[in-house]
Amino acid sequence: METRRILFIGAGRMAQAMIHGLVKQQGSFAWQIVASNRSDTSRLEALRSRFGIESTSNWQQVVESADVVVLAMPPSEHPAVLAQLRDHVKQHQLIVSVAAGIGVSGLESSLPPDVAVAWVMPNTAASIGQSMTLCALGSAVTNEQVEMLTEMLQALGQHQICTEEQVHKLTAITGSAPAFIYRAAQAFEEMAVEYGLSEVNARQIVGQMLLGSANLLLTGTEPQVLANEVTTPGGATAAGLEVLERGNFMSILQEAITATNQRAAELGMGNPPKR
Ligand SMILES: NC(=O)C1=CN([C@@H]2O[C@H](COP(=O)(O)OP(=O)(O)OC[C@H]3O[C@@H](n4cnc5c(N)ncnc54)[C@H](O)[C@@H]3O)[C@@H](O)[C@H]2O)C=CC1
Ligand SMILES: O=C(O)[C@@H]1CCC=N1
Repeated sequence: METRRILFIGAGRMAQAMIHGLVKQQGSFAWQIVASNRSDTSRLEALRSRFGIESTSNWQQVVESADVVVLAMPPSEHPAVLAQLRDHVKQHQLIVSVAAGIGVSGLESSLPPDVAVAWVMPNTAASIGQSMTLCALGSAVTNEQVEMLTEMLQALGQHQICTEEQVHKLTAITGSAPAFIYRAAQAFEEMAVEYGLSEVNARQIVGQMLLGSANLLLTGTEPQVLANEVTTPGGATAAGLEVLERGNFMSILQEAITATNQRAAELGMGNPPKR
């Protein structure tokens, strides 16, 4: 089995989800993972003991041994980290960023011209190998690196190679919209508990309802056809849909997608995160 070494710079939520997916993978590559962050050593210790990976608080000391460097810190930290990475990066290495708004062009313009880069937009379902990940490739990526990246992305779930522009536009839909779905799940669960279910049972019925709906959608049937099939004429669902329509449910979701992408673009241009 071939071994590849991955260095994560940034060891937060997204890095953890990716590491979880990678350590569970049983593909043709074995991943040696090193996690690093700016200062949170207890976080590194937790990742080390949970996943059996290496960690360091000084990535500069280990970067040269990495085949892949994953930038998993906030977009606003990219200029400073890329400026340091410039002095360390080696010809064979692939530099991957998962940061919203950064873009392949943001990576390429901050690194020497022949450096291979990829911009990857996963979601947190990477932790169970079920992310829908988007990926845009830089111009210097070799076939061998594509093969390695493909192995890595397959560990996280499904992926699609896109243009940079598409990743910008779809960030909200695949990266952030899971949070919108979880909010809906929360509302359903709260009602189920109010109707007398235990929290565990509420989770089970809501989770299975979402899973069944997602799987039906993946059969290829249009969402409006699926909605119609649920909506018995003159029946109960129509009353609920009427409330959603009065609240402009679909436009609200579309507004949320636009707002997310606008913010991602601002972050990618170096604006600091709002805390
Ligand atoms: N959370 C998610 O679902 C997704 C996040 N992303 C991207 O992943 C990146 C990280 O997001 P989260 O994990 O949610 O944030 P987070 O706040 O949980 O983690 C950020 C990590 O970066 C580290 N860090 C900050 N500045 C650093 C620096 N200068 N050098 C080294 N490490 C540094 C922090 O110590 C922390 O470990 C962001 O760029 C975000 O756009 C992308 C897709 C989905
Ligand atoms: O909230 C964020 O900025 C990141 C980008 C996509 C999902 N989470």
